[in-house]
Amino acid sequence: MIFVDNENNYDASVNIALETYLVENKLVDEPILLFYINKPSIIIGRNQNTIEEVNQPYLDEHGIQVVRRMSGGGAVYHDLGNVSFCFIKDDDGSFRDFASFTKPVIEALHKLGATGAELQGRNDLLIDGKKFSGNAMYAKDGRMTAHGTILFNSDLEEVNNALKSRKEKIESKGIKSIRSRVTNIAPYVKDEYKDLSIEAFRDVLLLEIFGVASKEEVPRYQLTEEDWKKVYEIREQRFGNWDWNYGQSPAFDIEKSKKFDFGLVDFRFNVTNGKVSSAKIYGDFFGLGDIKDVEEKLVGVKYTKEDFLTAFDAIDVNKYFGRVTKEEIIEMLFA
Ligand SMILES: Nc1ncnc2c1ncn2[C@@H]1O[C@H](COP(=O)(O)OC(=O)CCCC[C@@H]2CCSS2)[C@@H](O)[C@H]1O
Repeated sequence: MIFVDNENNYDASVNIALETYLVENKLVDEPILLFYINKPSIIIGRNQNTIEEVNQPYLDEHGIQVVRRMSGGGAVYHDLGNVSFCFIKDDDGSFRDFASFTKPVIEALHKLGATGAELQGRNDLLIDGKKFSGNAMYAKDGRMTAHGTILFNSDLEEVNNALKSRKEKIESKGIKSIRSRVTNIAPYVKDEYKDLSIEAFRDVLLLEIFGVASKEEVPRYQLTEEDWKKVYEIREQRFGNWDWNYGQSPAFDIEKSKKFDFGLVDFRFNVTNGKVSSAKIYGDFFGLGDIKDVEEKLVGVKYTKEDFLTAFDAIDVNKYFGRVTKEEIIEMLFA
């Protein structure tokens, strides 16, 4: 494994652009470990409808930025008390479960004294029954990133202030969101680590994961000026862009949504002369494929159970929706 230093960038759109650049360009043969710490921001899931997830007036008032990431799953809050880790590597199929990639992080946290830290639920790391880390994955063209957050000493009030509350969501949509109880990990680590700055905590994690005693011993790839130029291009085109982060939410004729154990799935269709003229799929489910492929495949399909069954036969449901099945999708659309 090799470490890539993000050189003290605290802007979420830069950091997510850097992560994406490292996924899309294989700079080194070994797996990469990247950390980042972001100024107050909401990092929204790849397929989520931003306006339904965030408390926009609050974000405006407090200068909290929204950045849409490449991976599926739900919306999380980042601030200078939260550190994110990313394992970026070739996607050989072996690393696609939450248990494999969170293991080194859990082991490191155990060594630091947070012995109760464990993987639970679909993608959460919990301690004392409370969530301190959310995890997700993204794969494209044989490369992948498996990443997660760690709430070290974040302002937990802000998590609820910045994200739309469950109550609001139920009122507006009849959908339950996963609003887990969250905690910081700082109170659980040994005394010597409790009051570390977030950067020092990140460095301790780095040493633990690499199993070395000093930062100098950590093998690293130094980003070049050319690399950074490309990172800023990606940021310009995608992650610093309103269209990407919020996108349009046009009116749809039909909306069908359901909350499964493995996430919310929300279909929107425009239907013209009985056929789907446009489709949009939102949600916080975990699939590794680009949901756009599915949206495109549904255009032109007659809005009937039979025709949808046929259309879905040609779709690798697991690739796009994770553990939600074809039968469950047809059931929610046509029950
Ligand atoms: N920073 C942070 N860490 C852990 N849990 C959080 C955080 N912010 C919010 N939450 C809680 O998780 C749920 C959403 O859980 P849910 O399971 O829906 O989504 C996730 O966990 C996604 C994790 C994405 C990780 C990426 C890694 C690098 S960039 S972001 C939210 O409603 C809060 O209750």
